[in-house]
Amino acid sequence: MSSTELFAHENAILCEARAIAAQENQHAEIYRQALAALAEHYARMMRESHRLISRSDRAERELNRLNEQLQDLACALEYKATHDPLTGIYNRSAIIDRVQRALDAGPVALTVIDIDHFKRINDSFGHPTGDAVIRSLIRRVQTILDEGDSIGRIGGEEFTILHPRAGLEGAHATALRIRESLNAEPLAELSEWPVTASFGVSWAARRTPFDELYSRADAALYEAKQQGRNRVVTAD
Ligand SMILES: Nc1nc2c(ncn2[C@@H]2O[C@H](COP(=O)(O)OP(=O)(O)OP(=O)(O)O)[C@@H](O)[C@H]2O)c(=O)[nH]1
Repeated sequence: MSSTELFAHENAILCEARAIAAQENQHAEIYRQALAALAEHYARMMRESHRLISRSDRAERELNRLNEQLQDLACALEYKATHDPLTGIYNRSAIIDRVQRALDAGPVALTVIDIDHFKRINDSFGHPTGDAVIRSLIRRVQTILDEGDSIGRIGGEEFTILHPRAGLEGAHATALRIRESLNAEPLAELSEWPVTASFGVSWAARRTPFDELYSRADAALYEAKQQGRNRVVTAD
């Protein structure tokens, strides 16, 4: 519909007013009536414009609100897709992805942590206490990590730390600090039971596949378990 068609009535009033305005020597009442008709239609159009503007403002506000909700939802979904629900740290695929990306960019040190005799904790105190121990241990580890380090849960009671800025020695030193902290101060959830962990540390040059770096750390972890647990072993 064209604007002339849409405002046919207003157009007619306008044409009529123009025609009267073009006439000379008409009675004042004729001009006054034409002006009054124009003013009335002008006021109606203002009311109508105001109504349309406030309706479109409302629509815009609603659109913004929906947009915010959509963004919050996308963030929440992204968080759930990349984080472990028990501990809040990266889940398996997210930490593997981060390590692989770090390896694409440069050399990487990696630590694998495994809680010692965790089955005994579950068997003695129950699964919920086992869960609380995992959460508590992760909180402790997080206070010790260096800036830039990331931690993820690879599975069960096994965790991986990515040290993108540290060399093998730096990663080894961090693992020792975690081990010492666990030995020095029991976890609050299980103060009567010393919870310890074993550590395998490895390092790889840029572009090494994740599996290679990880299996070296895993072999070192196996060695730490073999040597009696509660220790840090660095891969050759
Ligand atoms: N509470 C709890 N237990 C878990 C979870 N994931 C895995 N486990 C338990 O962790 C235990 C791991 O046991 P094992 O693999 O035998 O290892 P371990 O007893 O820690 O012994 P070592 O690793 O050899 O020192 C199993 O009993 C699993 O059921 C979890 O999310 N919560």
